[in-house]
Formats: sequence, structure tokens, C-alpha cells
Amino acid sequence: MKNIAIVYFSKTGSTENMALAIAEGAKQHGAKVLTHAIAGTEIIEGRFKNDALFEKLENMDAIIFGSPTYMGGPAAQFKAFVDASSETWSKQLWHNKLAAGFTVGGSPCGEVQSTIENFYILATQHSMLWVGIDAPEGTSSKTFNRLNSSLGVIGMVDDEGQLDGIDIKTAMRLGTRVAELVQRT
Ligand SMILES: Cc1cc2nc3c(=O)[nH]c(=O)nc-3n(C[C@H](O)[C@H](O)[C@H](O)COP(=O)(O)O)c2cc1C
Repeated sequence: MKNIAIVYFSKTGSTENMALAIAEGAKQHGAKVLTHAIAGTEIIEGRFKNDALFEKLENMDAIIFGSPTYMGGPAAQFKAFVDASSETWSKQLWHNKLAAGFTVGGSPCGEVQSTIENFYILATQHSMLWVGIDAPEGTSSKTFNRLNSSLGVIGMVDDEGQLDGIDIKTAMRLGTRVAELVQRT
């Protein structure tokens, strides 16, 4: 059985809902999934510290990154995790693992793509293999990937902080896709 980790930060729950949908999609396709929500208690004097998590991540076949978009990029809590991965980077311990990413924003643009680009750079620094979104229902689908992202899954909350069901469906599909592709590695 292949192992997929989903490492994310979420404050008000929408990014977490996307993470859970990705996990569900991956599990339905036979993967074992580790979800890790970054907690404030893991950040000490600005530095993320969780050695046990990094040990587990070494044994994953794929790692999926998620954060809300804050001010046009990942939240500081997620960036703290990214910075803590530098030791892993120096040893290239994530070499050739699959990687993917997801974010949630509050605006149709909101510079949310920048957050996914940030994850992509993280993945390539770690020599990981990036997985974007495919279009299983065709590129003109109105019921999948409504924000038409290719690099990663993007959700947008409404004024009540709620995600659209299509965003959840797209997130689930990313989990499925990563679970399918990881079988080939
Ligand atoms: C400090 C802060 C900065 C934000 N910056 C952006 C932004 O640049 N672009 C955007 O589209 N949404 C922005 N938002 C909206 C959040 O991305 C949105 O509320 C998201 O659902 C929060 O995710 P969560 O529910 O997982 O905590 C911001 C929210 C906060 C609190």
C-alpha cells in the first residue's frame, strides 16, 4: 500500500475541509493517508519543530501541501513548516516523491495562484515530481475545477466562509489522482 501525507494549515476550517476531501479521494483509491494539521504549538519562537513528523514524511510516497492564501501567499504557519524542511532538503530526502498542492482564498483572484506556485517551488527544491489537476470531465466542465486552475486545487469561500461543493469535488479528485499516480512509482 502506498503512503500519502497531507500537510496543511487551516484557521477557520475551509483548507481543512479541502484536506479531508483529498484524503477521502486518496483512501478510496487504496492509499494510506497521513493528515497533519500544522498547530501553533509546533512553532516556537517562529520556528516549526516536529522531528517526528519529518521522520514520517521521509517514508511517504507522496506529500500534498495545503494552506489558506494569506496576503498573496501561504500562511506564516505553513511557511514555518517549509523553512523547517531545509534539513530534509539538504539531504534530498524527498527526492522523487510525488507532490501536489491546494489553497483556499476569499476572492476570485486574491493572488491565490501565488500560493500554489510557492508549493511548486518547494516541491522542485526537494526534487519532487509535481502533480497538477487533470480534467476528467473535459476542460469546459461547469461541475469540476470551477476556478480553472491547472497547477493545484484552488477553493474560494463565500461571505459566510463556506466552500463551494465543486471545490470539494475537485479536491477529492486530486486525492484520487495522486493515489492513482503513486501506484506507478
Ligand atoms: C490574514 C489573512 C489574509 C488573507 N489574504 C487573502 C489573500 O491574499 N487572498 C485571498 O483570496 N484571500 C485571503 N484571505 C482569505 C482566506 O484565504 C480565506 O478566509 C480562507 O478560507 C481561510 O482558510 P481557512 O478557513 O482554512 O483558515 C485572507 C485571510 C486572512 C485571515
